[in-house]
Amino acid sequence: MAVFLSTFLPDSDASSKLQVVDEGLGKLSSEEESSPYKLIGDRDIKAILKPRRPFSHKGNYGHALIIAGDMKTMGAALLCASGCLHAGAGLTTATVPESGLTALNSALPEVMYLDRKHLVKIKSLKKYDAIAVGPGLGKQLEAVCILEELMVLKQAVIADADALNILSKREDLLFHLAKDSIFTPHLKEFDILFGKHKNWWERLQTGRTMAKKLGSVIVLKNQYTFIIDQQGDVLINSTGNPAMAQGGMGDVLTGMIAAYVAQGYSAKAAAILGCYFHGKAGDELATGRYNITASELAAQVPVTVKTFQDKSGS
Ligand SMILES: NC(=O)C1=CN([C@@H]2O[C@H](COP(=O)(O)OP(=O)(O)OC[C@H]3O[C@@H](n4cnc5c(N)ncnc54)[C@H](O)[C@@H]3O)[C@@H](O)[C@H]2O)[C@@H](O)CC1
Ligand SMILES: Nc1ncnc2c1ncn2[C@@H]1O[C@H](COP(=O)(O)OP(=O)(O)O)[C@@H](O)[C@H]1O
Repeated sequence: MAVFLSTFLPDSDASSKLQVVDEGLGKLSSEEESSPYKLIGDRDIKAILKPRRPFSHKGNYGHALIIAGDMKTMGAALLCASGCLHAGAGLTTATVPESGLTALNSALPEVMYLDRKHLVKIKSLKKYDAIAVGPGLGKQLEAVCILEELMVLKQAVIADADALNILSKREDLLFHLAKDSIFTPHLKEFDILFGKHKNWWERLQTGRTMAKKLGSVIVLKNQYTFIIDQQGDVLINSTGNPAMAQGGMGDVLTGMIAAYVAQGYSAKAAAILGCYFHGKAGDELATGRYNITASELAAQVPVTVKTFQDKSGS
């Protein structure tokens, strides 16, 4: 039986009721009768997920840099770094305000620290395999300067939260970030970035246009998260549940996506794995739980991935 796009939208419109969603990512959108809307299935994840090899070491799983946190939102940086750590990056470095250093070392001793002053030394950033920017970063001058530096770096980034708010006012930066960057807005951030929308159908059409224009991946977060790739295809993630509706959940997702980019996955594959396992960890924890905290979710991720790997034989 055909599944229609309207099933995955919180509001109603005439167009999405007519749009068929393909099950799985198998069909190329160029194929006849294929839909640009595709539902991610377990088989797709199995095909993407790589095993951790015997004799491998931290150097094989990439080094991620997390640029996040401010005086009052250090938690966002910790949650993002925790997501990155738990999704398996070989090394994670966080650049946070100096006042947050003790918190970082106490909460996440595995994570290294980079002084914000070093962010202006572009060469020193080249060694990172993934750079995530934005959670709890604030919108003040320092944060704007950081984004300007990243534009010059010409390395793809994962942009979330305050980075998106800054980019909404700086088209020059938005359109000059490297291709294959990943933008992870929730509904409100999406509308701040790309303009107000009447409904979700319209939002998806804008997302498809912008992802193509930017040559980047847009992760439009909601109960069903839409991963819009560089070709304008919309991949629908169906894991996750309302127990996850708590502050910090998106910060963990950003860190997870950074971990997958660091491990060598493409921007699209990293976004798919991040959203899928983020939601699945939430589903596992929500059995018998009313709500889940973001810290708990991050800690669940290695268990979730291993359980999936064992069950699917991937
Ligand atoms: N422990 C921490 O330090 C935390 C820091 N955070 C950071 O704090 C900064 C600001 O976060 P705020 O929560 O103030 O701002 P947001 O822009 O995330 O949210 C502002 C308001 O927008 C609305 N909204 C958000 N998502 C929505 C959705 N999907 N549908 C409809 N309405 C929605 C809600 O009313 C919300 O209160 C961000 O940089 C964020 O990363 C938050 O992640 C929460 C935890
Ligand atoms: N009802 C829900 N069902 C599934 N996932 C949810 C639900 N509520 C929130 N989430 C997930 O939690 C995350 C929230 O992200 P975001 O709004 O950016 O949070 P924050 O800014 O507080 O970190 C997204 O990945 C979203 O998909």
